[in-house]
Amino acid sequence: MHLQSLTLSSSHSLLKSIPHFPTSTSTSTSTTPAVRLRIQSVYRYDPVTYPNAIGSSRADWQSSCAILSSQSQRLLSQDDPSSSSSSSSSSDHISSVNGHNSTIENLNLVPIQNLSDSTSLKPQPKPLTITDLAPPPMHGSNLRVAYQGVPGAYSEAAAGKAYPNCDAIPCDQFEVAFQSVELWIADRAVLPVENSLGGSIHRNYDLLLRHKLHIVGEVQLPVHHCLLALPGIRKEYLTRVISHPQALAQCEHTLTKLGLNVTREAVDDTAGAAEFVAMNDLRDTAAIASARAAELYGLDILANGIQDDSGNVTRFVMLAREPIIPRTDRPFKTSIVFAHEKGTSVLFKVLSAFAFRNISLTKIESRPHRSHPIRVVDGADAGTAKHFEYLFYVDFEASMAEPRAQNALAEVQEFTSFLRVLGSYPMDMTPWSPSREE
Ligand SMILES: O=C(O)C(=O)C[C@]1(C(=O)O)C=C[C@@H](O)C=C1
Repeated sequence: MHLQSLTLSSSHSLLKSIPHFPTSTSTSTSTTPAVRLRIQSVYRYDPVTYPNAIGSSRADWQSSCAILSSQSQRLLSQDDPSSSSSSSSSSDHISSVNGHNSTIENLNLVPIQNLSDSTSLKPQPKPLTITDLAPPPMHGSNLRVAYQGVPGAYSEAAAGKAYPNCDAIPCDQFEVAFQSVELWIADRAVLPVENSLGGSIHRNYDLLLRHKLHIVGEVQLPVHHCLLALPGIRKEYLTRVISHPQALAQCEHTLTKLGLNVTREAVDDTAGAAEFVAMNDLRDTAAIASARAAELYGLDILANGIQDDSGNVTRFVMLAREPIIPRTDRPFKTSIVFAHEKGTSVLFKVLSAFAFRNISLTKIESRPHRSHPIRVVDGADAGTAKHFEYLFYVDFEASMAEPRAQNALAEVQEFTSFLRVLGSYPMDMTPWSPSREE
């Protein structure tokens, strides 16, 4: 993987190479080894000023999925014992797919094989291929992949695992990584969503909904933490350990077991913590980061493998402006988000749509429904009860090219006030290697 250190001048030439893309001197200068993209350096997407940004000319796959689901509902209902007549009510109109209102008539469908014998009689439009939807970068160089953090961060390693030989672009915040893809500064973003010890990275779940990028893949990265300090510093000198909050959480018990009398402080990323210790010559502070960060910033490794579980793994998702076309020739996962209507056992009914079709759920996450956080429920004599409203994020093991997944979503649609497919993408099937160091 090549490292790209974005300096003020290089980021400017990058911006200038994008047609109609304004350049600005608002990017802050820095003497750090790599200048990260900062929020000020990124412009908001404006469809009038940048008509070619965010591939508006391509069929929205999200819409197609929903339409496929409704089409297959009609054509394949015999294949699916659980499809009932009640579910046909949703088949002609999908209320919200990726933020668009859609009907069957107004969308070009991605053809699906074996849907109906009648379709094979007429000349059919040439099917889109993965290459159509995930074109190579137009700038003719390596794929540019945005990640949050500085060189040496685990996210940079994840970007390299997902896209070997990419140009990794450090960003100072998750939000900047999203925007850099939307604004064509980067071709992809690779962002952490959950860790086997620390749990979900909620910020990225919220951002997935706020932005219109598509999940096009996942990578799972074994995370092997080290305790880093300036050369010559011993554990007894330490009064403080700094790192990313997830890294601190993943090493909580081991830090206690090491008998360190230290305060723990959260910073933006693990490698940034190592860089901070080195740049400020901090003799009382250690950082939790990777062995590669120790090498990059000239620190010693005081303790190796300090994560509380040797099989510590972080799952990252790859994001792109365009979705990939789902396939059935290898294991796929699909990620959705929905809000449910009021009623009884709604969540149970939604989840049953998957259970009835033998579709395994691999993850369910709830987040506050920011636009309607509370629902007031009237109790006759006892005042009012306040229920919290949630958005539910679900990952399931099936491809949107499979009729069972399409039918499950058509059914889910009946019980939900909002439904969006975040992506249908190949599962990371890398053999389990907990001892591998990152
Ligand atoms: O700080 C880093 O190095 C990151 O890449 C971020 C991050 C995270 O957000 O979870 C990624 C992997 C590890 O779980 C710890 C931190």
